[in-house]
Amino acid sequence: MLTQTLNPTHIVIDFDSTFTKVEGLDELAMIALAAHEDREAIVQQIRELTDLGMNGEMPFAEGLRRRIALLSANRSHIDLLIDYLRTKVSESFLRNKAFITDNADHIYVVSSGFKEFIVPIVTELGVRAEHVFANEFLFDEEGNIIGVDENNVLASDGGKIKLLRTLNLVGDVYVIGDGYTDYELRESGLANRFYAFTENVNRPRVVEKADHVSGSLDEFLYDNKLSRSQSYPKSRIKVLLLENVHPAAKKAFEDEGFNVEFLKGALDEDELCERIRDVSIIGIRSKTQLTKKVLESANRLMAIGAFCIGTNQIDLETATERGVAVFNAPYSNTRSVVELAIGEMIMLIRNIVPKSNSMHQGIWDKSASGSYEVRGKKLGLVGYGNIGSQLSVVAEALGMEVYFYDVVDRLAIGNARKVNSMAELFGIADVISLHVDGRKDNTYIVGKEQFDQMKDGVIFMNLSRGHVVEIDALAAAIKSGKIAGAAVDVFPQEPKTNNEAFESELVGLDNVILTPHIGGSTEEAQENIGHYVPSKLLEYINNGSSYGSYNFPEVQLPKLGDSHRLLHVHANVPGVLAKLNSIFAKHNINITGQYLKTNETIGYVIADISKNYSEEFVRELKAVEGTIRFRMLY
Ligand SMILES: NC(=O)C1=CN([C@@H]2O[C@H](COP(=O)(O)OP(=O)(O)OC[C@H]3O[C@@H](n4cnc5c(N)ncnc54)[C@H](O)[C@@H]3O)[C@@H](O)[C@H]2O)C=CC1
Ligand SMILES: O=C(O)C(=O)COP(=O)(O)O
Repeated sequence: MLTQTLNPTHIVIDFDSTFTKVEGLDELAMIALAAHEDREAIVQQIRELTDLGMNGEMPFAEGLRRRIALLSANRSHIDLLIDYLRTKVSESFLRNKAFITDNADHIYVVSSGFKEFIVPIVTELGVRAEHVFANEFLFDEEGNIIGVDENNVLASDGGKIKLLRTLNLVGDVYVIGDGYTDYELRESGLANRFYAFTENVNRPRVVEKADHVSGSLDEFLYDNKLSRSQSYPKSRIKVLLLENVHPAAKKAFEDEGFNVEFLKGALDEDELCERIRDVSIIGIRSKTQLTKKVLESANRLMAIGAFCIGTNQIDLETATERGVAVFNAPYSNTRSVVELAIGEMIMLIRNIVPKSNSMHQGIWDKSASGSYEVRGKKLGLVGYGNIGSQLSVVAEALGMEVYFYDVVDRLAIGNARKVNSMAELFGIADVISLHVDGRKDNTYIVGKEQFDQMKDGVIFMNLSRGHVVEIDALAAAIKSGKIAGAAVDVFPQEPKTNNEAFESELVGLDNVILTPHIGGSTEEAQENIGHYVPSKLLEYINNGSSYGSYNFPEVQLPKLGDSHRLLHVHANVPGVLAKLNSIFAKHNINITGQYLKTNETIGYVIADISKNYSEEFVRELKAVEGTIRFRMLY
C-alpha cells in the first residue's frame, strides 16, 4: 500500500475525461442549452475550445473564458450535471474505490474544471474534499453563472503548475491525466512521471509526450506495484470473440474493462494459432475448431466460451489438461431448434417446397396428392436430450405419436415411447429427426444401411451435426424416392463466413429444405446466449467459480471477502493436496475458506487466505509438481 512506503508517492489526478468519462463543462452546456434551438452548434463550439485547450493549442485561460461565455448555465443545471456525472465515473476508478479511500492522504485531484461539480463526485469515491483543487464559478444573484473566480490560480495559463508548486509535495509525484496541461506538470519538473490516461480518450499529442500510457487505473496501479489489492489489469486481458456472437457479449466484457476483439466470421487453424497466442478468453460458436494445435498455441488461454450448445468443435481433452475451463449455453437455443424442426416437418409432409418453387415460376398446381397432416403420424427421434425431449412435447401437442432412441436411459415425457435401437425406430417412424450431440463416435451413424431400414416415403431431418449423416447416401435415398422430403441444417463442410460459397450434393433436389446452420439462430436465442455465456466466463475469471463449466470440476464460490483467493488447477494425481497443505502449514497461512473438486483429469483447489503472506509462499505453490495453472484474485 502507498501509505506503507517510506518515501511517499503522491498521485495527482485530472478530473474531466480521466476521473469521469466526459468533459464536465461540455455536459453542463448540453444540460443548460437543452431547450436552445442552436444547442448542437454551441455545444460543438464549446467542445472545440475544450479540445484546443487539452491539446495545448490555445492558451488555457482564454479557452476557459470563451467556454463560460457560451454556457448560459445556472445552479440548477449544476445539480443535474452532478447526477449525470455520477453515472459517468470511469469504470476503473469505480473498481478501485477501496484503493482511493485507503490512500486518500496521498491522492489529489487537480483540474481546470469546477469544484462545484468535481467535489461531490470524487469525494464519493474516497478523495478528500480538501485535496480537490479546481476552479470556481462566479454567480449572479439569480444563480446564473457569469464567470470564473479569477483569483484562483487554476483560472490562469499554467494554472496547474502554479497550483502544484504551492502544494509543496515531498516525495515522488505521479500525474495521471488525458490532457496537455497534465503533461506540463511533468515538464515543469514538479512531477516525476506523467501517465497518459487513455481509458476514455486517446490524444496522440499527449500520449506521445507521456512517460507511460495507462489504459485504466488498474494498469497504473499494477505497473507501479502500488498495492497488493491489484490483480493483473483487465485492460491487458485479451478477449477474442469470433463468429458474430451477440453484441451483448462484447459489451459485457468491455464493461468489465477487458480488451475485446470482435470478428464476424470463424478463422481457420493457422490463422487461429496466430491470433490466439496472447488471448485469455475466446468466444466461439459451432464453426471454430479449437484443435490440439490451436490450444497448444494459446499461451495465456484461461477460458473458452462456446456461444452455442455443441462443444464437439473443441478438443476438450487438451483444454482440460491445460487447465482451460470451457463454458457453453446448454439451453439457450433449444426452443429455436424445436420450432424450426416443427415448421420444417409440416412443410415437408405437405410437400410445400416444390409447390412454392413452382409458384415462383408461374405454375399453379393445386392438388392434395402427396400432402399429409402431421397429426397421427409417428415421429422418431434419435437423441432424446434437451432438444429431442422438447420436440417430443410440442409434437405430441400437434397430435403426433412420438418414439425415441437414446444411448442413455432417458425418461420418456408425455406419451413418448422409448425403443431399443435405431433400427427399430427407423422401422416405425413416418418422420425422423436427429438430435444427437456431435461426439466423434456419432460420425456417419446414418448411412445407406440405415436409410434402407426406413419406411418408404419417410420425412428425414438433421438439425444436429453435419458429420452424423452420410450425405451421398442421403442424396441417393432422396433421389430414389425412399425419402419423400428432407430438411438439413448442418453439413460436413460448412462455409466459415457468409462470403464463402456453399456446395453440396443435396443442392437442387426436390422437396429438400436446406438451411445454413440456423437452427439456433434466432434473435431471442442469440441474445440469451450473449448474456449467459459471458456471465459464466466472468464469474470464473473474477471469482473463480466454475459452476456450469463443461469440462471443469464445478465449484460455486462465495464472493471474495477481505481475503486473497488462490486458484490452483492441478493434474489429478495422488499427493497434490497434501503438498499444498504442507506449504500452507509451513508458511503459517491463515485459511479463511477452502474448496476442492476433482474430475478424472484435474483437481481444482481454491483457498481464501489472509493477506499477510510472502512471495516465497506463492512461488512454492506454483512449483508444486502437477500444477497446471495457478492464479490469484485480490
Ligand atoms: N442446428 C443448430 O443450429 C443446432 C444444433 N444443435 C445440435 O443439437 C445437439 C443436441 O442438443 P441437445 O439436445 O441440447 O443436447 P443433449 O446433450 O441434451 O442431447 C443429446 C442426446 O443425444 C444422445 N445421443 C448421443 N449420441 C447418440 C446416439 N448415437 N444415438 C442416440 N442417442 C444419442 C445423448 O445421450 C443425449 O441424450 C447439440 O449437441 C448440437 O450438436 C444444437 C443447437 C442448435
Ligand atoms: O448450439 C449449437 O450447438 C449449434 O449448432 C448452433 O451453432 P451456431 O451458434 O449457430 O454456430
